[in-house]
Amino acid sequence: MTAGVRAALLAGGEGRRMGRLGTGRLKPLVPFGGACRLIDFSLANARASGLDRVLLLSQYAERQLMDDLRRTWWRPGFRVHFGPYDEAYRDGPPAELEPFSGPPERGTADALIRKAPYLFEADVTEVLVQHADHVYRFDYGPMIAAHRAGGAALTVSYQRIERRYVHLFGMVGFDADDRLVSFVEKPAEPTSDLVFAAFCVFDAKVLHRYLELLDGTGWQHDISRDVIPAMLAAGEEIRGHEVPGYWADIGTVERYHRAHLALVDDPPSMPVDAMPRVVAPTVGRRLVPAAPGISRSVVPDDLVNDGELDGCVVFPGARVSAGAVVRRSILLPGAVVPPGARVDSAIVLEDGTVQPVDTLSTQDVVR
Ligand SMILES: Nc1ncnc2c1ncn2[C@@H]1O[C@H](COP(=O)(O)OP(=O)(O)O[C@H]2O[C@H](CO)[C@@H](O)[C@H](O)[C@H]2O)[C@@H](O)[C@H]1O
Repeated sequence: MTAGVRAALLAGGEGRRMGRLGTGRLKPLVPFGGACRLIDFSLANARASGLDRVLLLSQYAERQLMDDLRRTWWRPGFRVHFGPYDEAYRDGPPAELEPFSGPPERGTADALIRKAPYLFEADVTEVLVQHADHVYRFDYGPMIAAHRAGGAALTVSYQRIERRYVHLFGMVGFDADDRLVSFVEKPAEPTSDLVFAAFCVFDAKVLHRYLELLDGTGWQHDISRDVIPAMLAAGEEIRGHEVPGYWADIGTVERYHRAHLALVDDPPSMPVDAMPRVVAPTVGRRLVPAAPGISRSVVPDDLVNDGELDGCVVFPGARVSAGAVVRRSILLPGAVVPPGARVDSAIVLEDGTVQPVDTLSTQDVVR
């Protein structure tokens, strides 16, 4: 089913809107759900869908990212491909690496163009574009099958969300047959509740043609701002594929926090079991509805809790000291909450620093 499909994972995020959580680490590597990092969802989805490799698109070929993915995601039958750096990583992270060179990429389409030799190989019939900051579990197989069966040039994922957030996304509209009829990136005044969930399947030849067509036309070098609107205007067959269940783009600390609260408040929508297990895979974790000192929290087997936890998500190696009360918060790997501390709606980082959530919540509206 996925033979001929080349996955390309946009992982260029610097995490500037992630506050202290993003300091010193790249956004794709921000820990999530007590079990993994943001990038692991798209990789786990690709692997579970039968893809054998995913091409990494990271603007500055970040060493930190490639070193990590070499360790965590080069497995038998599946690996992340580093394009020009792939050979250097064959036997493990290299001692030295040729630094990134060339003009900066101006948008997501530039990322595809720069990696074109690894993307548009002779046996590639479709390109699956993925994002490294999306939390969801999804089988791409049926979407690819429907894309092929319908002879579409492009199939876009979409989901219905609350109208008040639509201005942060690409707003999409479809006819009765699920054909895309409108696409407005970050609309000032949304008129629909449907948004582009950003992963999509392109016919490889058509994508290649549009990237060449748009080159040099004063475009914004972006898939959503240029490639999709140009295809729509030219009357290409673009189909929609609704994303069932949980899907979230984790762009800010507030959204990061909200997604974690969904784990404890609405477990059927994103069950703990559905998390890829990349951080400390041997340490179990479970949703505990109620136990002495714990209510409705996702906790690891190795938790040391001498205080109280309510509505929290805890990573392995964390400790809550005597008399501490932690509510609606996330404890990152190894985080220690000191005796008697009160933590509410915050993220406790590995070094014990606390990132409050409400201070950055306005970023959702000023983006
Ligand atoms: N040169 C580069 N190399 C590698 N990675 C790069 C890159 N430039 C950007 N990226 C990454 O690509 C992703 C897309 O980022 P953008 O900021 O362009 O779009 P945004 O997420 O706002 O909206 C997009 O995603 C939402 C859904 O979340 C859609 O609704 C909307 O239409 C769509 O534009 C991010 O993860 C970013 O880090």
